[in-house]
Amino acid sequence: MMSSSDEQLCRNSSSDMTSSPPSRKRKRQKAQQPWAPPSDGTDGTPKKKKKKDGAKETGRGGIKTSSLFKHNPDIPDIHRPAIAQLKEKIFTSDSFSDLDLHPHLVATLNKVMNISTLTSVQKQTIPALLAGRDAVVRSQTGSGKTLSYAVPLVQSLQSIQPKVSRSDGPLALIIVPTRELAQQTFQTFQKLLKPFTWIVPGVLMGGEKRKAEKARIRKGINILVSTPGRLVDHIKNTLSIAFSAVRWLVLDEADRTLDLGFEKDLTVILNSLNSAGPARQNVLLSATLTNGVTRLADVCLNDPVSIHVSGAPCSTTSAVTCDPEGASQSESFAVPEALKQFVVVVPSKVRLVCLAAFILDKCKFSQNDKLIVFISSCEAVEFLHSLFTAVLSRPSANHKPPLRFLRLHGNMKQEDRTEAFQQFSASQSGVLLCTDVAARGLDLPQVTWIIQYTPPTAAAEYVHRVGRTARIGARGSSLLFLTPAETAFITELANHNISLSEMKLQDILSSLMFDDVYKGRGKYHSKSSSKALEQEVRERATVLQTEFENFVHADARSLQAAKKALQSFLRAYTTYPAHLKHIFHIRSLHLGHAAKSFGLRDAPQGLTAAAGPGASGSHRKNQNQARKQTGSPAKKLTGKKRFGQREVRLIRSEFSSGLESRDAKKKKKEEEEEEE
Ligand SMILES: Nc1ncnc2c1ncn2[C@@H]1O[C@H](COP(=O)(O)OP(=O)(O)OP(=O)(O)O)[C@@H](O)[C@H]1O
Repeated sequence: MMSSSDEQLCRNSSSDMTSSPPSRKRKRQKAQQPWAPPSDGTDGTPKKKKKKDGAKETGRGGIKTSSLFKHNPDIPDIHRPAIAQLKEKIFTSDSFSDLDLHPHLVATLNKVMNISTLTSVQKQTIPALLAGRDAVVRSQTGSGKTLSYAVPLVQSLQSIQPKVSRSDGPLALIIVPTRELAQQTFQTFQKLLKPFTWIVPGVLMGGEKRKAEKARIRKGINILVSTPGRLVDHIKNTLSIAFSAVRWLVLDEADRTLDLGFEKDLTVILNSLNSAGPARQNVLLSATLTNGVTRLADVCLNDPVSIHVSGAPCSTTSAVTCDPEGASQSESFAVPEALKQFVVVVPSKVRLVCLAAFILDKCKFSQNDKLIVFISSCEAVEFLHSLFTAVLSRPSANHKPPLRFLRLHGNMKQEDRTEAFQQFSASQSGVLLCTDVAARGLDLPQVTWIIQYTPPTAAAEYVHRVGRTARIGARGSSLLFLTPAETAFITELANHNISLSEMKLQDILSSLMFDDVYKGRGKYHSKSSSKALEQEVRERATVLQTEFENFVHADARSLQAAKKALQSFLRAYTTYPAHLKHIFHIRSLHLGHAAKSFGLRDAPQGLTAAAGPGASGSHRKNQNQARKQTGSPAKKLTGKKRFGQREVRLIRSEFSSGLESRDAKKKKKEEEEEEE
């Protein structure tokens, strides 16, 4: 559900892309509110601190907003190309009981999972798989793809006579790209198998001791869910998996497993399956299957049915190989109809306060929303988590519980990852800060907003990120942050049939008017002009930015964390693919402005391929590595400077999103060992 202020923002933004009468309306509404000073008689502004910590003051003792709001690039007008968005109908009128399924399986779906009606993808896929066909399945996020393969798979295994036993080993192999998705998929099978206790599901996902996993495999697992890397690990090192009986292979998020450089791992898996198994059914699924995947499809699929729910209707009874028509459709992605997609164009310097104001609005001032914020690197997630927890989680006057921030990224210990995932799943509200480790497949209930604080590296990843909300017909919204230099990404998304409405920066920042903790010079009152309101909002944003900067500069540790986060952000920025470099090029970044968005007062001096002063051991090693590669001494980056060719080369190294493939991680480890 959206709060009334969400709706206000949505209406403001979607109705008109250039003019701003609706936003003036919002301003007027806000201006009419009684912004009473705190009862302690102060103006709520920690003036001494501001002075001490470098927020410049005007001659009259007010806050000078120039540091945050001057010398920013202009925000261009956004023109929304006319787009006919692909639409998929989620539900059909058919029910699971209409299918030829074991009654206990139908009863489990009804009673345990509260599911009775088939979704479109299930209606097309389940009969094809029950008929023994291979399939390539594409349907929008949150449309029920998991059950579209899990139901026929369980139906098929429970019917085997004599009954399946543990000693048969794996009969079905499900490959998914992340540990959390492996865990979630495993849990779905646990539920479906309740009436069929003789079929044993299991999960391999790394983070657990290999020995313990090996023991579980030895005991016997019939439906094995795994990440590719971990499975290859066992194939190569423990020799404990016998694939001789595998009759189902499912690659969920199939395009991702290729993307991540897991192709080699998949080759190892396919080779060991092909050398062993009987005839096998193969299924590839994703919301964004593209032609690239057909390469893999050629290797492992046998005369597959192609099911594209949003595409031209496909017969599920006649063989349709990855056809040219599918190919022409393949670059257009369907997103859920109930998803409202927004973009905000924010100059680099203002990004941090803009994100904070948005979170405060959604989670504190208006309703208790449940937000996921995507960020490009583990270090930046860590940094923002500690910054927001310290600065934004203060108890509020209205006695609401403090704002809760959770984090999820690939550099966390497995126990912490699992705990964060479970906590966020179970919570009604709160904020999850994460890398793309949470972008695919995760079914986190009641998420209301997806924020992409750093833009994705591909339109497909955009689709998966926003797909964490508006699932199975629910409503949800998303907000993409772009800098003025990055607005061409809107056209890139439009090329994939994705259409966004603009949300105005001023509207987001003006939510700071709800809390007088951020009050400015105190001259603003309800009858002030809209210009005065704008000035007040800017002052409040500056107060908040100053609080962030105070936290960052309070001790060496947090300063170091901010620099590390900035460093990793820059590295991540170098990893956009070639065809997007004209939009996201590190040379168009302004280091000083980017630094501000990490609460740094100035651009760190001497920033190189490793972190700034006090870089950790491994970063220093990366720096040395980069220097070796370029054959040049480390070049220092200074505040005003933009990035030249050499800096780009220096700064480019593997960034840590926690999503690197096994090979990349192994290579990194070997490189570090070499240096020791
Ligand atoms: N027929 C159904 N009726 C009601 N709910 C369903 C049905 N099928 C699946 N669901 C629920 O819908 C949610 C989304 O399903 P699922 O995770 O399989 O989507 P998906 O298409 O795989 O999404 P993604 O592309 O993001 O991986 C889950 O909570 C699932 O239990």
